[in-house]
Amino acid sequence: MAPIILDHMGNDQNEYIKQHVQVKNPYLDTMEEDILYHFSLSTKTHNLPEMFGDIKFVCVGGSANRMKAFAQFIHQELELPGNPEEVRDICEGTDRYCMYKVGPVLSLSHGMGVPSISIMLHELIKLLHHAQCSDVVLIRLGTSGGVGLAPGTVVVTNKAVDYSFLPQFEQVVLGKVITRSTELDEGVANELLQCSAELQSFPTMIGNTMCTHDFYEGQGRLDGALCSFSHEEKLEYLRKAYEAGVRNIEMESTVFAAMCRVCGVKAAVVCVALLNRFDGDQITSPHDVLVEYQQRPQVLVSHFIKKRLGHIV
Ligand SMILES: O=P(O)(O)O[C@H]1O[C@H](CO)[C@@H](O)[C@H]1O
Ligand SMILES: O=c1cc[nH]c(=O)[nH]1
Repeated sequence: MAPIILDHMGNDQNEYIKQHVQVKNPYLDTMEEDILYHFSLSTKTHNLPEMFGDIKFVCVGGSANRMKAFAQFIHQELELPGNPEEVRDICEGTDRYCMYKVGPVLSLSHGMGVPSISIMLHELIKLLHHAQCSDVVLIRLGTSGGVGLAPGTVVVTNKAVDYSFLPQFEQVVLGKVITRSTELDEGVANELLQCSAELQSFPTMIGNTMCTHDFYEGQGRLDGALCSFSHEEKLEYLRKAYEAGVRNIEMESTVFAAMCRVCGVKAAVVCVALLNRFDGDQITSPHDVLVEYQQRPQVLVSHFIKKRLGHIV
């Protein structure tokens, strides 16, 4: 939570220290129009402050259907007027990403992997900046492979780490590697853990999340089209990851954490583990079980949003 700052009259000044979304690009100010190409939105054709200025929570996840379902779910949870079934895809002019606005909540898909979420985040952060949004919390709701966890466990990320278990994201810019820190907001992570304690619906823990650039060999799977290592080597890598505090593996958290951090946006990653990678590689749970697992991060984040909005005390 933000510290309480009092002025010389003893009044709470928090109202005046809003945290705006910062873009870190001096060229943006010089542009007459900014076309958010993959959203099919633009600063000239859309009134972004009017459309998005009241956004306080942005929830993102890989799948378009999941993020539509989350928009409908949060519509019901916040008891907003209108039919949740009729939420409209703001990005319907493109099929790259989908985007739904439900009161102060924006729900967006980002596709799979670092390049896909990174493009989405550039345009999302610019959108939030152009819309003059403040005090926004950005949360990734995802699925993952558990490392030493029972399937269905929800992991709130402590540190997003790379393949060598370091909390960093490497980006190649003009042929050189730039390294950015991937620290997430500790306060938001603790609030989310507190929400799970209140819900008491499914196991939740805080742990490190390893982000890879591939689902198969990159995550040490033996079931891809290619496999260049042994079963024992796979287990040794997973054991090392576990010792480094890694509790789940997915494919977006490092760039997500790095970009949010640079732009002054508080961020969290909440992913359910679909399987325990020490037990296998294939995702064998029945469809209805997987659907329920995917809802767990949504239930947790909905509780968080309702608490922040004062719907739950
Ligand atoms: O469940 P989502 O959000 O798609 O995320 C996870 O699932 C995908 C792989 O199946 C990767 O994108 C990984 O990060
Ligand atoms: O094992 C898994 C499951 C979901 N997503 C991943 O990236 N890995």
